Amino acid sequence: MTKLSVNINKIATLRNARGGDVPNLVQVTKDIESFGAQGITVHPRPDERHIRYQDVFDLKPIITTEFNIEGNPIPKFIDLVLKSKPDQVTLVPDAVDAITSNAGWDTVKNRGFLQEVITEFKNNGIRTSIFVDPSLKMIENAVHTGTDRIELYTEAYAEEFAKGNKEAVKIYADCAKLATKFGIGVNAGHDLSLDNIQYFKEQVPDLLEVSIGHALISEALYLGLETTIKKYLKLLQA
Ligand SMILES: CC(=O)[C@@H](O)[C@H](O)COP(=O)(O)O
Ligand SMILES: NCC(=O)COP(=O)(O)O
Repeated sequence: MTKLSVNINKIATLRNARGGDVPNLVQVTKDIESFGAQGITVHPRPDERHIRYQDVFDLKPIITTEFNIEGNPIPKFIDLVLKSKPDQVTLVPDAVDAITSNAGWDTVKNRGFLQEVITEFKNNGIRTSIFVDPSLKMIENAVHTGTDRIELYTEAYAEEFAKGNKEAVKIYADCAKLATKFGIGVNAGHDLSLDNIQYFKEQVPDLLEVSIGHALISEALYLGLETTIKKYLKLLQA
């Protein structure tokens, strides 16, 4: 089974637009779980433009599914994760001023750094995942970091799928097979949507979890949050 982790960054963006507490992030999170989502993802960025560091502490006690925190492991982020102890931390190498995540880790160049950070999180009982481009070389070298999982960066797949190029999924399937062979679990995320998720799920073996935010919240504007989540769950079954 592939778990659906809903990324709630965009709910926080909406809340922050007026500076108040509407929509209430904790209530929306509870509702998302009650609609069947099997996880909640947040990606606090250094400028706190959507998820604030305080949100992480407010959410932690009410999340009953899997809590996944994503981000670049700068000291402030490491501290946040160690204090809040989510189920999973996903390390993403994004620049401070990035509009959104736009690259995976170079697991060759950052091997030592990743090893160090991953060891610390694992020693604290937190499952680790690293965001990687669909590259066999990056997966091969991810093994040396000691990570429990990888998250395949799916923007390129989403872009190609929209143009009708279904072949683009092949490298993701190959990367997933290689990771599984090395005993690394496979997650995926970025720009996944109701249009492209089913084919990805069908083609990529042993997909443990997808985290989806931007498209899911956009689709919910038309379908409603409950219907949207249930549609994803149906497509991710089997
Ligand atoms: C790692 C990843 O692909 C997503 O978490 C993405 O970074 C979402 O972040 P934003 O909501 O800030 O675009
Ligand atoms: N890890 C990917 C994620 O959490 C959501 O990315 P997106 O669906 O907002 O592109």
